[in-house]
Amino acid sequence: MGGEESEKQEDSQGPSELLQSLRSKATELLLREEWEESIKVYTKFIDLSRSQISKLCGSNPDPEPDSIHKLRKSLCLALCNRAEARARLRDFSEAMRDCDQALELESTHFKTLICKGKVLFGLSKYSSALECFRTALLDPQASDNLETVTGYMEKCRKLESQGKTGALDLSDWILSGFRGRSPELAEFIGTIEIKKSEVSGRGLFAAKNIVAGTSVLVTKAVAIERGILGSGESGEKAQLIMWKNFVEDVTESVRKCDRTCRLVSTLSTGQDEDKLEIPEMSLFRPDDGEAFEIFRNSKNLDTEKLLSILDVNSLVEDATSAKVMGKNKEYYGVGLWILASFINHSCIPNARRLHVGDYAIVHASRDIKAGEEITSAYFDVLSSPLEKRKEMAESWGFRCGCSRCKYESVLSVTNQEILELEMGLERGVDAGNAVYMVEEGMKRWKVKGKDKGLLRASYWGVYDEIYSSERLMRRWGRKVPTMEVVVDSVSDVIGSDERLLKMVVEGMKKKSGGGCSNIAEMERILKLGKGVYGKAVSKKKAMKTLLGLES
Ligand SMILES: C[S@@+](CC[C@H](N)C(=O)[O-])C[C@H]1O[C@@H](n2cnc3c(N)ncnc32)[C@H](O)[C@@H]1O
Repeated sequence: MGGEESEKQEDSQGPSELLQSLRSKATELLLREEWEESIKVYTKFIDLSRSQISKLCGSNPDPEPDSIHKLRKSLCLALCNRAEARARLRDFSEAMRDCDQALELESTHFKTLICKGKVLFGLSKYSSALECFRTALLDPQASDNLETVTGYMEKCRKLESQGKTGALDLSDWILSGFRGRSPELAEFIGTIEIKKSEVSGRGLFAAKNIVAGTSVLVTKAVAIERGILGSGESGEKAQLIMWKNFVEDVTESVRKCDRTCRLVSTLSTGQDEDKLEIPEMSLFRPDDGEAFEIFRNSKNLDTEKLLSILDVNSLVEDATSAKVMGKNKEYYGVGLWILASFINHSCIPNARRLHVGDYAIVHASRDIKAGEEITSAYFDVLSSPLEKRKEMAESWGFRCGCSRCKYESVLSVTNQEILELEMGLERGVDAGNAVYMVEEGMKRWKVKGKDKGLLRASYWGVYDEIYSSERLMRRWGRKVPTMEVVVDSVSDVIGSDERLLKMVVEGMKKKSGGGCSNIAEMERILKLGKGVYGKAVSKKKAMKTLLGLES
């Protein structure tokens, strides 16, 4: 039936007939999963029911309690069904409002309690969700749905505990060959704080010592867009379409949810970062009931500001994560993860991200001391000398102010030999010769201790070449430090990296003819692996599988 025709019919009906027909139509639309349309019809039904209730209550001195009771009951169910439809459209704020209004009419309405529990679960508010499911269990209807309700409660308990401790384990999923959906995770905020950063604007800081591999935070994407890019022009086109969809999704989430709007508003637009407010950490805790209230009616974000925020803060899922998720090389994912957006870049980073499902897990890639800023690499900081890193930072719209850049700037302006070395590298000088030049140069330039790791990281490309080549090692092996010494010094400053890990794994395989005999070497590999993948891969067998050491 056309819209006009149905309106005419509605006009000719009496209130109770109209209520009846609206209810059947809304139910039908709900069953057909036509969420938007069903919301519209439920809204008409809800408005009409309310006006009927107030008419009956106001005009009749002796209102017939049964008719009001029936109207209230169907109003409660309609609110609950509209909440369900709104939740399906991820309009959680409105869905919550509907649930609360339904529960005002019937405080133990089973279906509404389940719906509210699921909405709270979707908002990562696990203890409040658990409370709803617990109350729902008291309803007689629960006996028919016991397994479903207890299943939800089980999930809430697991994720509530994970959200408090950050202890999560991807091992079984990895060992199953990434079968099925990615594991459900809870948001987690470790002992960290947002403070003014010496680098730029605000940054994330460790409030306690953090051991390498430990999760610093687990955060759910506001929106994420994924796909396979393909190469050349079609790849670029696909990337543009994904970006457009991603912007639309974020805009929609911001429009629908006051909390999302408020949180996204805290992010930098890249302008006047040093004047930005330092948000309270409690703002980011999903299960903070009080904080939830303060988000109501947050001001909306204008499009221009939102686009700048997305420009500065959107992250791309990296290759390591793509591997963990079993994706191919052309896989591309772009998303916005709010708390992770407070992490500044450093060319000597101490943290890494792993993307699992819609979650970004940030973990320490080396030990972090209390008070130290938590940083990650926005671009490749291994095998990138100073000038290349400057270009990459520029494309991100900033000049890197990290201590490695400062150190190497001073060294290169005062050192003609470094310029000659780089010119030699451009001309394609033999990798063994280049490594020898760097190592001998560091003695003359009085580069000591940890600083050696910085230069070795900058020229990692040539180190990689000789340690991977038997021919070059036969020629240069005795004149240059061992691969283990170089890997340790580099990982000491830039944290664990997949390429360092791969080199040690390959080295061990070569020495032992494919096996893994040496316990000390195995320990070194597992330590690097923990830095790359984090303690989330807790079982050795799972780590070995990721490293290709286990079939
Ligand atoms: C994702 S935000 C990081 C958090 C940001 N500092 C804030 O206050 O919200 C990225 C922006 O931080 C700044 N930034 C990050 N790392 C930097 C670095 N190493 N040097 C200078 N600016 C940096 C740049 O302005 C960059 O556009």
